[in-house]
Amino acid sequence: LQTNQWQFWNTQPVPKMDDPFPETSGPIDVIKKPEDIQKDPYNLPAGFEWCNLNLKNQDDLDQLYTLLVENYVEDDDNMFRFDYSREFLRWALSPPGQYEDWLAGVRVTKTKKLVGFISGIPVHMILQKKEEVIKMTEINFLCVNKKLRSKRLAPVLIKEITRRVNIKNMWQAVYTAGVLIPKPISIAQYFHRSLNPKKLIEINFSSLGKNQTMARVQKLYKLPEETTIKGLRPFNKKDAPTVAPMLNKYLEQFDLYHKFSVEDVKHYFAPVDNVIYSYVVESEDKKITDFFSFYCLPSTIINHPKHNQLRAAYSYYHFSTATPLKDLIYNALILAKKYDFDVFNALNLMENTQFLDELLFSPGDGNLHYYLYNWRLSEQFKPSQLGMVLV
Ligand SMILES: CCCCCCCCCCCCCC(=O)CSCCNC(=O)CCNC(=O)[C@H](O)C(C)(C)COP(=O)(O)OP(=O)(O)OC[C@H]1O[C@@H](n2cnc3c(N)ncnc32)[C@H](O)[C@@H]1OP(=O)(O)O
Ligand SMILES: CN(C)Cc1n[nH]c2ccc(-c3ccc(F)cc3OCCn3ccnc3)cc12
Repeated sequence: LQTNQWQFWNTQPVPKMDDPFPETSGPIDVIKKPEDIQKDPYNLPAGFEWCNLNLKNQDDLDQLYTLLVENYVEDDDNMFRFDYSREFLRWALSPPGQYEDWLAGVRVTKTKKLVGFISGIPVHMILQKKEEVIKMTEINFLCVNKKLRSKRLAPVLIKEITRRVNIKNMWQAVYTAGVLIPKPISIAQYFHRSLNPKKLIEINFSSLGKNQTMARVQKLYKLPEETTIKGLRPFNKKDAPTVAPMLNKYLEQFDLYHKFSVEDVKHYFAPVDNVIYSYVVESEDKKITDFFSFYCLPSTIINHPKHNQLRAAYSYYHFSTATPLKDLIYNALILAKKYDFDVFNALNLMENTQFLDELLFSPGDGNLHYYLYNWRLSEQFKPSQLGMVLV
């Protein structure tokens, strides 16, 4: 009997790993009010202090970038580490309705060096096709400097962001992680589509099959120079009032998704070089029929003599009313190659299994677990029931 397992998570309003499913979904914790929540921040070990990051401030942005590029998520073989750019972090962490104390940093009091961080952004969630929208927070970028690991700092960061969210009268959260903790609502798999097979083989991201030559592999993954869909053009903010309702309509088929406001669509999909790429298909009579997007998230290649960065594009949101999804994503691949990406990644959520095989995606070596905080679901979701992509 393991007495010390999940020592922190067993204190939290999340299901135990072997809990049964209830008839109906709902909150786990007793119902509380903002006035019940402690006003002062959780205690940090001596020598550390809390700070709110303001990403409009170049120094704060530089500090967050540096913390993450040196200490954030690595793959299981510690060959790659995410390298979220400064522009990407500003985009991901300043959506409409953002709260300035939801970017919680921990600094060394003496040197002011940022050594810990956790973020929340506001999301309007629809679960299991219910009418009511649940106002939640989406938690991301939890990071502790490598030198300060295993000191139980993560639970303090998690409790503090929980306190700051509760004070805003919000009681649920959505988050994803590569690690398994109590208790996933669904487990998605990630897949990779080679765009630059030569580089992927050189950096040991991929390997040549026994009876495969480099020439053969390059031919297999070759893509046209230009896109193939008539009426395909970049999305722009003027499209937001049309795209928002069409995207929400598409997402209604899933059991977990964020309902996009027009302002959300303007913010999340307005193209930003090396951050977010979004396209619409416009018919002859100027009607938008389809949409797709992908985001740019490079990874540092740890200790490689020749290459130091893997340029990866990640499938984001899409909808299709006239063009088959696989043709939309085929064109996303063409554009990603044109923008010099090395690989195009996708999860097996939404309807993505429709295109993974035909477009030559290969399974990755891990999973992405989806979680809800303080919400017990009546069922386990298959990845195809998930309609939300977290960066
Ligand atoms: C109502 C609003 C609610 C808002 C809050 C909702 C919940 C939000 C939850 C956060 C969602 C984040 C989502 C997100 O950002 C996307 S997942 C990416 C998380 N970040 C990284 O992996 C970066 C590299 N790793 C680190 O920086 C550290 O290893 C971290 C900081 C991860 C843990 O620091 P550490 O020095 O290695 O560990 P201790 O401080 O000694 O703490 C150990 C405890 O932390 C538990 N742990 C480990 N990794 C975790 C993870 N990824 N989620 C949740 N819990 C995690 C672990 O199970 C253990 O608890 P246990 O004893 O019960 O097993
Ligand atoms: C989602 N968001 C919360 C970041 C995040 N956190 N933890 C993760 C674990 C896996 C993936 C992931 C998601 C989709 C995908 F196609 C490949 C992935 O990871 C490859 C392995 N890897 C890790 C670092 N560099 C390469 C993302 C994340």
